[in-house]
Amino acid sequence: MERIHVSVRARPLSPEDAKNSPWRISGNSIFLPNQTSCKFEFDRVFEEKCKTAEVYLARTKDLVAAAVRGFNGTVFAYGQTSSGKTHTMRGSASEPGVIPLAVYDLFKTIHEEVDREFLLRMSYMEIYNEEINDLLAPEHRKLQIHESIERGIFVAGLREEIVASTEQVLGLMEFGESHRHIGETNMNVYSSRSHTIFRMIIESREKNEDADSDNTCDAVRVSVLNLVDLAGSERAAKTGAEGVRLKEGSHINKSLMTLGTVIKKLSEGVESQGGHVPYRDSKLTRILQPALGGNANTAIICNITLAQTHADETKSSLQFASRALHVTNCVHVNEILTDAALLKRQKKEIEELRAKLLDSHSEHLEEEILSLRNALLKAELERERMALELEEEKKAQGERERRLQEQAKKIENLSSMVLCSNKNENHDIYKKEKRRETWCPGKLSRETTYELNSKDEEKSLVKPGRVECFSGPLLPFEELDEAGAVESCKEEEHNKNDLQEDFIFPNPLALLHVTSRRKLPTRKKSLPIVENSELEEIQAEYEDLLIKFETERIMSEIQLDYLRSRLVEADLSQEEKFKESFAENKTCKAHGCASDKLSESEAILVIKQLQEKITVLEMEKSSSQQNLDCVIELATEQTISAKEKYDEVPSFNVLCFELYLP
Ligand SMILES: Nc1ncnc2c1ncn2[C@@H]1O[C@H](COP(=O)(O)OP(=O)(O)OP(=O)(O)O)[C@@H](O)[C@H]1O
Repeated sequence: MERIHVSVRARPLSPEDAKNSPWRISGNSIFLPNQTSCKFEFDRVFEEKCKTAEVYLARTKDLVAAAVRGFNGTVFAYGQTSSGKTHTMRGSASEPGVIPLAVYDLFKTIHEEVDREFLLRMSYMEIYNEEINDLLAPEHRKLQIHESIERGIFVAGLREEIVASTEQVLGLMEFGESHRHIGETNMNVYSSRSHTIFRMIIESREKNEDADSDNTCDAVRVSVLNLVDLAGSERAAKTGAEGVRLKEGSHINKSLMTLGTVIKKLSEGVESQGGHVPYRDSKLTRILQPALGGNANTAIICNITLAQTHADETKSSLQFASRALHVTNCVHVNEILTDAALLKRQKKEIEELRAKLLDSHSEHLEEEILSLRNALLKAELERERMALELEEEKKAQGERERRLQEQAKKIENLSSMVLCSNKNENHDIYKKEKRRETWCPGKLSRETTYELNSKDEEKSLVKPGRVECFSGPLLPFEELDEAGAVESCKEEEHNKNDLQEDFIFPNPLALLHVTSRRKLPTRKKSLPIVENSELEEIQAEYEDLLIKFETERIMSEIQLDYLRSRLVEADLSQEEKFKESFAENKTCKAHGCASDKLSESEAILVIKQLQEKITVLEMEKSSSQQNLDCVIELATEQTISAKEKYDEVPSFNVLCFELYLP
């Protein structure tokens, strides 16, 4: 970004005007001493005595040099009429202006550029009453402005003379000046009535002695150097313009006002904010568009007069110049590529991009490797952390298992002590006299039942397995073997089925339930952890067992009573049937009933059959009695054992609780 360079040049004053001048110049600032707010700062301020060469050197010389290198450049003089614009830009024979100085410098610089070859063209045009006239071809009038991608903004039909020397240029310039509109006003005898644009088009390319060399570039740089002498703003009252001059002055003022608006907009940053800049409102601003906020180095020379009578116009010119200080341009080299140059350029760019790509790719790979290494390091750290945690967990688990084993062992020892004691006591209990008499509240007395059983035992051919099953010492229910329990259950089931052929028990499942208790797991042995809550559970379980045993005992007694009653009923029934049959036979014999064919031998046969039935019933009764006795005995034994164990539980609980105390 390049800011517009603004300098101020004050024209010489007459001694009388110098005395009355309200303006003061100090360094690069100019101000009105009696108005503190009216002070302007510029890049340069040239006082009356300064020569044009000094003005040229201040900035224009650099622009010319840049134009040779391919940068566009524009210098224009701005100011009210008779302020010295033409004097500054064109000059005179005794004091050449900026344009001849630039032309001279341009050719000088070109000749110094030994590595490049140049092609220079010049054009000269004026904007008169908003019409573009070609000063090098006076017949070319009212030219139009066009715009294209290749050429940008250009004036169609404008003659561009190829020039090769300063003299040639200056000669053409003289020719153009001869066709420029100049008029006499009250303020200037030779007043410019049009804006003139002197243009140098500079094309150059590298000198190419070896056409096949890849190191050479056929790119053509094209730059435009505009040196503009604007018409001066004027007030008709002062210039005394009438008729044509008044019309010229109107167009001049209108276009200068548009230029002022464009500069104002640009200085406010309207263009960068996407706002509208009215370049098209005048031919001048349209042609100078690249120089105003575009691709050009631009310098403004603001010509002023310090005379008291033109203080307002001077103030207005300084305000315009001050705004221009805030306008920036974007400058770059303009190059045109031929096909060959384009191919070479593209080849070169491809090589450069390939090199960059390789660099960036290698950088990318290095970054990727670095990130992967970091990720690997993180993963290893995480793995080590997890391994440590696992090791600690294993240790803790081992410690827990060890403690559990110790506690289980202690509990088992205590439990076995308790159970051994039960075993011994159970064994003693088995050896004691049977307590069935206390369990028989039914209709039959124990003696009666015992007598029946003892009689039946002698006659009975049926030997239920239950008798063999309970022939050994009765084990505590916790230690009963499951296989033995299953076998016993099967035998018991078999015997029960035999019994049930003729008898219907009130609740056969009650017996099975009693034997099923043997299937309970040995809780003490499998108990891994004994806690207070589990001790409470053991107590509750013992209580449940007591209740169940008590229930089963009551059920057994009920069944026993029921069977006894059935036996008695069966005995009575048999006796009655025998009596009835005997009576019937006797009656038949006494009445001599011819129809009755029963003989005495048949009666005996019936009696025998009945007796056999009685025998079978008695056997079955005996078997049932034995079975029930076994059940009762088992229930009794287990109830006693459970009670004893339950009595042992408090002390056992205390022992277990003490195991958990640290
Ligand atoms: N710095 C200067 N030194 C000597 N003479 C000057 C200087 N500036 C201007 N003049 C003289 O002042 C007169 C008017 O100058 P000039 O024509 O350049 O004004 P201008 O701004 O171009 O006016 P216009 O806008 O009407 O064309 C000329 O005679 C010129 O020689």
